[in-house]
Amino acid sequence: MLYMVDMTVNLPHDMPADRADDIKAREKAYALDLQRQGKWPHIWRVVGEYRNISIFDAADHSELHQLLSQLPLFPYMVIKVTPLCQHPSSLQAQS
Ligand SMILES: O=C(O)CC1=CCC(=O)O1
Repeated sequence: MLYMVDMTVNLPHDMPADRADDIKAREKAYALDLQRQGKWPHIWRVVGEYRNISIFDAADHSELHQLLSQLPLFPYMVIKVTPLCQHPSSLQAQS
C-alpha cells in the first residue's frame, strides 16, 4: 500500500547541538536504508519549512506505523498519514 506521509519536525530549542546532530545523522541513515529497501520511494522537502512530504510503500497500516515509530526524530515530529489508492485516470490503471 502507498501512503503520503507529512512530517513536521519540532526539535526543542534548548536541545544541545551535538544531540540534535546525532539524531539527524541517525535519521538520515535510517531513511537511506528504507529508501534502498524500496519502502520509502519519495522524500521531498517542503520549501521554507522543517517538514517533508514522503511516499511510503508498506504492506499495511501496522507496518507503516512500525516504520514511522522507529524514526529517530519520531518523538519530535507531528506526522499526518494519508493512505493512497490508484486514480482511475492514471495511465497505470489503463491496461
Ligand atoms: O528533515 C526532515 O524532514 C526529517 C527527515 C526525514 C528523513 C530524514 O533524513 O530527515
